[in-house]
Amino acid sequence: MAENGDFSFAKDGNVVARNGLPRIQTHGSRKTKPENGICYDDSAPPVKAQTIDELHSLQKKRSTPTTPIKDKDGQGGAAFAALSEEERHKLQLQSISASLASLTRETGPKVVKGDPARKSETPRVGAEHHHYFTPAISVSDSALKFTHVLYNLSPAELYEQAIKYEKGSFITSTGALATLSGAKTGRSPRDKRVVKDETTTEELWWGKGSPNIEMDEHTFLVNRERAVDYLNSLDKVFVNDQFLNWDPENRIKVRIVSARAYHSLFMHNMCIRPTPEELENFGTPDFTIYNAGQFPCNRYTHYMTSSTSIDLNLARREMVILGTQYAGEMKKGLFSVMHYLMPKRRILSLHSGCNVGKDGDVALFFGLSGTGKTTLSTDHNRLLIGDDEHCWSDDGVSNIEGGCYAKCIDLSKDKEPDIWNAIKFGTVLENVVFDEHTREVDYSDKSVTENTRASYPIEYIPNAKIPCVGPHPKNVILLACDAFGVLPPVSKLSLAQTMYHFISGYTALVAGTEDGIKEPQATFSACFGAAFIMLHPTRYAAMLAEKMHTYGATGWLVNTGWSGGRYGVGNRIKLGYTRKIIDAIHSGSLLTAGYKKSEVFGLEIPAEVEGVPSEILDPVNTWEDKAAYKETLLKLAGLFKKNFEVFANNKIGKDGKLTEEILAAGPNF
Ligand SMILES: Nc1ncnc2c1ncn2[C@@H]1O[C@H](COP(=O)(O)OP(=O)(O)O)[C@@H](O)[C@H]1O
Ligand SMILES: C=C(OP(=O)(O)O)C(=O)O
Ligand SMILES: [Ca+2]
Ligand SMILES: [Mn+2]
Repeated sequence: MAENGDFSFAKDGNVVARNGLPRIQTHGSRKTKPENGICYDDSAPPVKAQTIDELHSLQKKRSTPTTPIKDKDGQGGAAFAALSEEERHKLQLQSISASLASLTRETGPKVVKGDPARKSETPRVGAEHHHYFTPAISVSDSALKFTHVLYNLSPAELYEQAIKYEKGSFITSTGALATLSGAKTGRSPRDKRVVKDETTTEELWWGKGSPNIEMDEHTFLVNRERAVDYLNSLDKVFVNDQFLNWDPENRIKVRIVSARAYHSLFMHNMCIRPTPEELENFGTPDFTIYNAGQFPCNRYTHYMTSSTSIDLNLARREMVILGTQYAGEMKKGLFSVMHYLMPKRRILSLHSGCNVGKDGDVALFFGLSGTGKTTLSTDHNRLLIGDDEHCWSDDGVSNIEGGCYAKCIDLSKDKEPDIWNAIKFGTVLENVVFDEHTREVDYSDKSVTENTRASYPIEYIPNAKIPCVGPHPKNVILLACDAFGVLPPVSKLSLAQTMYHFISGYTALVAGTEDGIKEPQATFSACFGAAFIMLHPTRYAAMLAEKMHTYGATGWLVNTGWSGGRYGVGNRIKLGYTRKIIDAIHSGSLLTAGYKKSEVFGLEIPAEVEGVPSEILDPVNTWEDKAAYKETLLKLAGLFKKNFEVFANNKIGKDGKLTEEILAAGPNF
């Protein structure tokens, strides 16, 4: 029997496995026998729960009670202070219900706080102690259901929501939340619309070259209704109430209503996070985004040319997103709003990174996407103020955001350690590829897109300057990734040259990265951010010129692109060299270097930069084929000239002299 059976019997009658191990003893044979003969595992004190449900209820404690809002003198400090907690919650829900209100039905939806999956939180009619807001009359089916609001959830809660409900959400080996943004993996500037009304007709930049493609108020409302109805049809929506701009005098309150935990976590990271006290007193937002990105716009709707639409209504202070889930659309949409609101207050909004040295020397890094704003402003030797969006007021600079959004294609720990280390719990990792088992990210993998991104709160960078403000800039660095390989790695600019290059906003990237040599694509984007500016470029340029002049800032042009030939022949300038160049700008040593003027562009090229081989400083030295160099140089100069034609008739600033100087500061050939 022992031959083919699994068990055999030992002499004492206990069953033993075939390998001879004794069966696990369930009666206390070694320890003292309990009197009643019942077995118990007494190695640790017993749990203080009688049932599983009770045990689970012990796991979570209520969040710290909302701070009693009182001034030092015990008086109510803010408008809401006199209200009870109960009343504040009711007002908060009322405000969210108003945000989500249809404009064609009489009332907003019934909103309730909490996850619908947690049954105990679903209010029954007549329930007493739940915080929810019910409109007076139910006139439609949509008014009969509750819209659950997940309000300013924490990153941990958003992780759980994403992983449970959103396909393509995973935790990577370093704790980041990997997500997919769907069909769109970058912005859709051609689908951006701005409501043209009496005011904006006058104020905004329209027509050729402008990013503002018109739509009328009525069409905006059609899309708004579409987004709001979509959001209200869902079981739950995410609402973020946050701030923009670290300058306390010019802070903007924003509300983002979205359908995905990924979007909520992204904005949690990118906007400024309110303290619990600030949230209690949030009140009515200054601007609201309705992100219904999974739902397309209707192409029969007037002005729609695709199923994607990003609609900005400045009068209503609202933005609607349909047909794209790319999260960058929200942050850059709000940036456009700041490009409208801030200049009205004589504050210059800047598409730039910003950091500050130990001596308080601030540098701005302007540049189009992929030219190095995030990489170069994140500098271990300096404090990071921000990587992408700033304001320059009479008081100095302030970051608009509370987080960074780094490109992570080919990210390396050696070259960009601070960004590498910021990719941890709380960070959103968009469209990256990872090992299905170890969850280690392969940053070189472009299978989903080349535009892989990491979004993290700014305090994930160890030397972040918080609050993210600083004094007036000393250096204004214009970054151009020149895939033609003819711009010098660094040149010092006069004020007029700075304005010329600022208005031009040049970069050249390579269109397709696949097979063989492709022609570099020159891009000119006014103010290094034409997709986001709302007023005519010369308005921003005039403000920049005035500020640089007043505070004595120096302009620099830094080529983070090719050297030794164009794309396909030469190579991208080593990041290590660019960092040395930037170091020399910060330290002031480049200001006193010897210079020579380059041909055609008339750029001042330094003879030496510490840590950089001198022969690469003048690109002509690095090209084997000198004729090809000259030809390429002239070609690029021609592109600059042609691009600038549209600006030739615009006066910059009050006196005409600067305009003339700027026109003369372009290439001469
Ligand atoms: N010489 C260089 N200077 C700056 N960035 C470089 C250089 N060489 C390669 N890179 C890479 O180029 C990319 C710059 O992107 P990023 O800093 O995110 O641009 P932006 O913030 O302006 O959109 C990074 O992936 C960086 O590693
Ligand atoms: C988020 C963006 O900014 P940048 O590439 O400049 O970092 C973007 O352009 O979509
Ligand atoms: Ca002030
Ligand atoms: Mn960036």
